Amino acid sequence: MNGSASGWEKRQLNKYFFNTEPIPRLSCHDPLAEELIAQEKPVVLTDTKLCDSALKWDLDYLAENMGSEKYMVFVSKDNKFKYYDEAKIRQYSSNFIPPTRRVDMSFPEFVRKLKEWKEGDERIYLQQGLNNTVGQAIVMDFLQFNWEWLNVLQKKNNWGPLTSNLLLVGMESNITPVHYDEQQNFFCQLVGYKRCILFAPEYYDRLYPYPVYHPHDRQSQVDFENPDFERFPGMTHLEGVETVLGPGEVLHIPMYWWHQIESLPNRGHTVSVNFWYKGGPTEKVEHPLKPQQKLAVMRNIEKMLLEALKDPAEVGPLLRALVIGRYT
Ligand SMILES: CCC[C@@H](CC(=O)O)C(=O)C(=O)O
Ligand SMILES: [Zn+2]
Repeated sequence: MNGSASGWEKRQLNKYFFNTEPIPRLSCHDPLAEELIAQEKPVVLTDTKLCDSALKWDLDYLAENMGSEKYMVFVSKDNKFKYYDEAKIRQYSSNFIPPTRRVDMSFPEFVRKLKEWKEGDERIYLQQGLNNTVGQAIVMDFLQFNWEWLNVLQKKNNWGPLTSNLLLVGMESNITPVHYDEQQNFFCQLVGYKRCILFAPEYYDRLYPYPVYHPHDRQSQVDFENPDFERFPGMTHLEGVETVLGPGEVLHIPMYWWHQIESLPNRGHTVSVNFWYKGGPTEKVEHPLKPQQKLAVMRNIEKMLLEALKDPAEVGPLLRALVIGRYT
């Protein structure tokens, strides 16, 4: 039985400077579960059977059935795997040094590296969109996902199309640092345990995302293990929600919700698959705007300013001239 973060695993978890409350854990048949999804609030669904056909996706099964294709593996000198947009490196930040490097390797090669790994070695994290290059057995498992349940939710919440399913195979203690995505996410845990820490979209001013043009767009500049309260004072008011997700459990990460995902230390490697959906159209704009809508507005302002000014170094000074002493 998987304990939630407040349960028996608490002592194993990294101690951070902020408080968290448990994310509700509900049966997918509980009307409150769909209510929370409709309200764009996180919820753990404990009995969806969404990916039951993939609970057997352990390393040997995947190595056997993932075909001979090369898959996207990130390599890190530490345990952090912060996402970066390669296109934005070329465009705006040629002096940007990526924190991880991307290596393509076959699944058996990845498993061998996992098994040979020793303390001090670089860490690896396979993050690959499931596509038609996988073996027949994986396709069969994929087709047996509980699509009927997902399709009902997609329609009820007027979401856009499913854009991708990312297969995530990580080492224990690997961390995906706090960031937000512009998609609705059903995050399904298959093997091992992941600590999922989430913060509401309105905490934008407490998590200091990189500028939109930066390769680390959508990622927070904050490092929870080495918080710089001088530079990021808003962090002192941070309050999150969290859960430890176990095999067969699904976490809904609503679009624009900040999340940090950690493979538990000393609990072995982890396998997850996510379901990213485009957000739905905004039917009727009501005021005051929702935090998610304000976030979208702020992103558009940054993009328009960059379009107008061309030089990213001019965006900050113009915004300061606009705000300081006038809107403060
Ligand atoms: C590249 C995606 C990583 C994933 C978090 C994790 O499992 O490490 C995540 O952030 C998401 O599913 O949105
Ligand atoms: Zn994410």
